[in-house]
Amino acid sequence: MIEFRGVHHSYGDREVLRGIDLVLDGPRTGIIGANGSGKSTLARMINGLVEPASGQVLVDGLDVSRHGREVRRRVAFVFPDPEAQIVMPTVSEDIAFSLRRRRLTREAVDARIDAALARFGLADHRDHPAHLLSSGQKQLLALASVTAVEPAILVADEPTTMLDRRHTRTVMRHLEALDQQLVLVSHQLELFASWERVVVVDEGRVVADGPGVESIDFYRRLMDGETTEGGGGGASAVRHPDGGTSGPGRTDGTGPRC
Ligand SMILES: Nc1ncnc2c1ncn2[C@@H]1O[C@H](COP(=O)(O)OP(=O)(O)OP(=O)(O)O)[C@@H](O)[C@H]1O
Repeated sequence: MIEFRGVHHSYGDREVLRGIDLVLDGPRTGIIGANGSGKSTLARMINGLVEPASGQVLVDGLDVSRHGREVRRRVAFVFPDPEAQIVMPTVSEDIAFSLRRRRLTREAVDARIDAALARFGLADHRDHPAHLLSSGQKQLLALASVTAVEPAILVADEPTTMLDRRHTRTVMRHLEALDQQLVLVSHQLELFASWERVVVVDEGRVVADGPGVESIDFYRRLMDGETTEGGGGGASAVRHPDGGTSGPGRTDGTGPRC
């Protein structure tokens, strides 16, 4: 379970998160919002890549700022730019590198590499130089390396931006089938149409939190200027699937009505 408690964050004097109170406890949560609204900052806090200026982020009850190492063992992160996480010369070595701390036998490592390559359509590229992969293949390798670890929580920030429709479908099918908790940030709204929970972030606040279709509809209206809600107002017409308007941990009861 992931919990944000009164989280604020600024870069210099630019305030980018303005009081986030959120509990992410379902198997999948989508995060959508305008450019610069704070989605990546929020996502990066889940494994301590960014620490809140004030407030707390907890993962399974562990304060991320104080227990970073333990949290990072549970939470894996996929960056929008795969170059940021490909570190080894070949495809299979890169996946093996992500498994280095897992105390697996050589056979188990090989089995996980094979499974990850097959899952993301890279089986033919086992010994391929990683830097010579296409942009989309690099994104697939980043996903293969991270999911091979089988983290308890996977946070993926725009992991499909460079993928064609077929590979996007393959990746989404795999991500949606994971047993682990998934938090996915994306501008590809159609990915979330059937999701039970999608959070809309606007100007550093959660402005909607509910079923995918409703959150997407709210976000579209927000972007089209058909609602004055969001931004400074922090209100939302979207209800959370549990039916609550300010359920425990979902919001602080003073911010968005979810
Ligand atoms: N390391 C940083 N230093 C300074 N400012 C930053 C940094 N990271 C993000 N920002 C600023 O914080 C704001 C929120 O950025 P963030 O990346 O969280 O937004 P986002 O919603 O993920 O945007 P996008 O959809 O464009 O990826 C932006 O104004 C951005 O310029």
